Amino acid sequence: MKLQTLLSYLHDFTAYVGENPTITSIEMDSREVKKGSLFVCIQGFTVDGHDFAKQAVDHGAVAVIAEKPLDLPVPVIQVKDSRRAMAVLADAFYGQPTHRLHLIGVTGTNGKTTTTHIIERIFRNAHKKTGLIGTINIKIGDETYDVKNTTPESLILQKTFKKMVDEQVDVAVMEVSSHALHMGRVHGCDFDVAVFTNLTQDHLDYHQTMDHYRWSKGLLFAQLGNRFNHERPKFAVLNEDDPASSEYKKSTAATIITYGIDQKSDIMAKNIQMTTSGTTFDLVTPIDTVRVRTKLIGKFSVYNILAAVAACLVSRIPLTTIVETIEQIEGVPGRFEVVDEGQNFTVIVDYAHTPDSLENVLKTIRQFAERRVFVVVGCGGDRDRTKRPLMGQIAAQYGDVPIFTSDNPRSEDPLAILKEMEAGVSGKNVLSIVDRKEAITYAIDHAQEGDVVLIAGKGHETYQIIGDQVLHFDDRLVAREAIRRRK
Ligand SMILES: CC(=O)N[C@H]1[C@@H](OP(=O)(O)OP(=O)(O)OC[C@H]2O[C@@H](n3ccc(=O)[nH]c3=O)[C@H](O)[C@@H]2O)O[C@H](CO)[C@@H](O)[C@@H]1O[C@H](C)C(=O)N[C@@H](C)C(=O)N[C@H](CCC(=O)O)C(=O)O
Ligand SMILES: Nc1ncnc2c1ncn2[C@@H]1O[C@H](COP(=O)(O)OP(=O)(O)OP(=O)(O)O)[C@@H](O)[C@H]1O
Ligand SMILES: N[C@H](CCC[C@H](N)C(=O)O)C(=O)O
Ligand SMILES: [Mg+2]
Repeated sequence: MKLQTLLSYLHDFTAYVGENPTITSIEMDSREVKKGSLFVCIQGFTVDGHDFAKQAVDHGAVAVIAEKPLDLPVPVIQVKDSRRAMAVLADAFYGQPTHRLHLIGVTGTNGKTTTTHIIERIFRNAHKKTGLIGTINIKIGDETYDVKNTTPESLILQKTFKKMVDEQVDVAVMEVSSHALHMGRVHGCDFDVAVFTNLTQDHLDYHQTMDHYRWSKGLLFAQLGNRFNHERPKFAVLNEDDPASSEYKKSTAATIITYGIDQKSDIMAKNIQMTTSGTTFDLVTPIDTVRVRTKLIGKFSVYNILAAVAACLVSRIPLTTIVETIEQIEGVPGRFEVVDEGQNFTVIVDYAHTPDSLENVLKTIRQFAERRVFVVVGCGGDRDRTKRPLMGQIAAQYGDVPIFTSDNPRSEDPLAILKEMEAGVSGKNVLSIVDRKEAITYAIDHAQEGDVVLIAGKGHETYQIIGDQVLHFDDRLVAREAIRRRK
């Protein structure tokens, strides 16, 4: 694509007259630049991409997008916000792929991964080809690709959507993080359905206040489009039981569909019965009321199911297909995943890494635990510090044997993180074992018949980040080995 053609999609940049090279790729990392690339300089959180512009030109970049004047032998187009400009350019460069996909975005503090996976399963059962973008991976049909972010940068996103279009994907389901919304990573994405799960504390390192966090998530609903196209209607799926929904209702021009358990909603779950092997409830929808049985456990799982049901119903998937799928779903990797080696106590690996999710999971376990509950949990380094004492307190409140350990300490001192967790606990003894493998092994070695061991925080993750080292670590494998060794 010619540079001038690409720039015609951009609305706010310094007028530019001069060479009109052919752009063969757009890159934000100088190390990825090839002959013919357009290099976008991003002021990052660690380094400034403008410092790599010269290197990019040396590697073959034929034009540069920057936020300040740069003295380079190629055209430099100045913009106010290069990350946002990049999103618009990426969308244009890849042929506006989201216009050709049914795009569903899911935001909220907890439940995004689970809800997107349920939605994907329902569409697959309805014989649609699906694409999935989120924390665990990117998936196109049955092919999976590794990811660094829950919601990738716009360049990766748009390239992925283009691949989905090329591979005849019908529906793309993605997690939309508050970071992505705030940084404009999803500018240019033409969402058809936006889903809200819930809002509780997380990411205050980035957002500073809950108001800012709530507002950032709300951008997904505000950006759903402001025109009413009967060919392509837009829907906002909102959790009526979460107070933030009242604000999101006011910020969207889309048709609103609500779901809930406590408040009257369009889609509801009534007469919920929970056991250790699953949950049964009346699924109340405008079409019909059906008694549903799922293997997923806990009230929070019912919310995720309701959100998925609403998103699929507005996407015209038959209720029978939706119900059939819910009854089949086994669960999502690392979410309430049971590690069973035939031992006489229960071991659960779960991705709870926020105060609310930890409390929900522990409340659920409390409902069926016959004897003691062990909680092995840590908090990530270089992330929201204010959640540490809260998570410490919750683990101590609901657990009989709370064991604090390292999550991904990253650049922080692991012992200092443990101290911050301990600060939330009063009047109860907690054990702090800095080495995660030792902590898991301790819990498993001391568990007795009927006990439950919850290993929280890392779920599907297959690594542990200590300093700048990424070490192989999988809670499920470590637990499995410890159980086998005990026998
Ligand atoms: C805080 C944050 O969001 N950081 C993101 C950011 O990294 P950064 O700002 O540190 O980048 P940087 O290293 O300073 O580099 C700046 C620029 O210089 C360029 N560069 C750098 C070096 C070089 O030699 N040449 C060069 O051109 C880089 O390519 C980049 O364009 O840009 C990177 C590239 O897009 C992201 O991968 C990275 O996410 C990191 C991994 C991260 O942990 N982000 C978290 C906070 C996040 O976004 N999380 C949410 C999930 C939350 C949830 O699920 O609840 C997410 O969506 O993932
Ligand atoms: N609807 C929910 N409400 C509260 N907690 C939930 C809900 N769904 C899942 N959880 C808990 O949160 C954990 C993370 O779930 P999931 O991975 O689906 O969320 P997520 O929003 O994708 O998280 P992330 O922001 O890290 O990507 C689960 O392991 C479970 O403990
Ligand atoms: N998406 C979450 C993942 C946290 C997972 C936890 N294991 C950690 O490393 O803190 C975040 O970026 O905060
Ligand atoms: Mg996720």
